[in-house]
Amino acid sequence: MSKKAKVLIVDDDALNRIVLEKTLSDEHEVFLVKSGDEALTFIKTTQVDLIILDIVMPGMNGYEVLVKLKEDSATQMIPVIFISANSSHDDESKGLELGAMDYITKPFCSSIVRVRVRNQLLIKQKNDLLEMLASIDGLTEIPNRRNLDENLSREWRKSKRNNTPLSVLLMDIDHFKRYNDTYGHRAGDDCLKAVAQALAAQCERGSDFIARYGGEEFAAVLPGVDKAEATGFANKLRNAVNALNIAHKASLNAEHVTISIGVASTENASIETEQALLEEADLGLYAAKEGGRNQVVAR
Ligand SMILES: Nc1nc2c(ncn2[C@@H]2O[C@H](COP(=O)(O)OP(=O)(O)OP(=O)(O)O)[C@@H](O)[C@H]2O)c(=O)[nH]1
Repeated sequence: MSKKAKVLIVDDDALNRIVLEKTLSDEHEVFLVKSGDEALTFIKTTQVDLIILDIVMPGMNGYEVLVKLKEDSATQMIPVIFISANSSHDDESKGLELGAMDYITKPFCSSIVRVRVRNQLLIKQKNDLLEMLASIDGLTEIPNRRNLDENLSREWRKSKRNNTPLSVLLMDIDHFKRYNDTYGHRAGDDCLKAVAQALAAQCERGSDFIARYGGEEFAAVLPGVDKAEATGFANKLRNAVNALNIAHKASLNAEHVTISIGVASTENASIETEQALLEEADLGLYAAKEGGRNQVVAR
């Protein structure tokens, strides 16, 4: 059975809240709050799939709440349905122009509310799926470069704001051209998949993030991790690939598939941008290749 969607109802009128809850709680998990402020606080800790928002409320009105939701990248994708006694075309068009997905006027018909909510949740589900597909690498099924860039930007800002360390790893399969040339491109694809899955399986902390960086390269973003710890983790990843023991008879440095890894950390004071962090990790990777491969070089 699929999980119930979470619907937040924001209305200062107790009776409306009760009727809406009764209308929707058979199909969805429903949460009730009385004001815009309460709604904004609530969604900081609970991820909701849809918000039903009254317009005229004491304190912040529904329009103001919607503007705040749209300003925040964490909440801007949550669909909002306005529900209001304001039934003029001007009110409705203002609500829709601000980004609401639908507008229901009070007094409302429960069966119509139910269907409109269901429709918006269906659209949200499809959008979530598209978003997920656009951020996963089709071959290896781990996050792709676009996802990595977004994650790194977010973690870079967080690291600057909170003054916490951030480390990045760049990894590359050694002599992979020779692997393809020896075993064929299809086997090369299988090797990439196995390496990607082995790397992803090492991420025990929820904040560690591993992505396919492109071709036979992978990258990791490690928030709150300093250079020494990142180097330890990089060696754990390197060992995990060694442990796969995928035969590579054409390799010039081992009899099985190996990876080289460059590590860079914000502890290095000369690194002033997220791009510089990646470039520094790339220099480490280059040094690891030069040093004989199947090794980690931290910068
Ligand atoms: N099978 C397969 N091969 C890929 C894919 N993406 C990139 N490659 C191959 O990866 C190889 C990378 O080769 P190079 O950049 O020369 O590096 P390398 O042979 O790994 O040598 P070093 O990095 O110096 O150890 C190329 O032959 C690419 O064709 C892919 O999705 N599937």
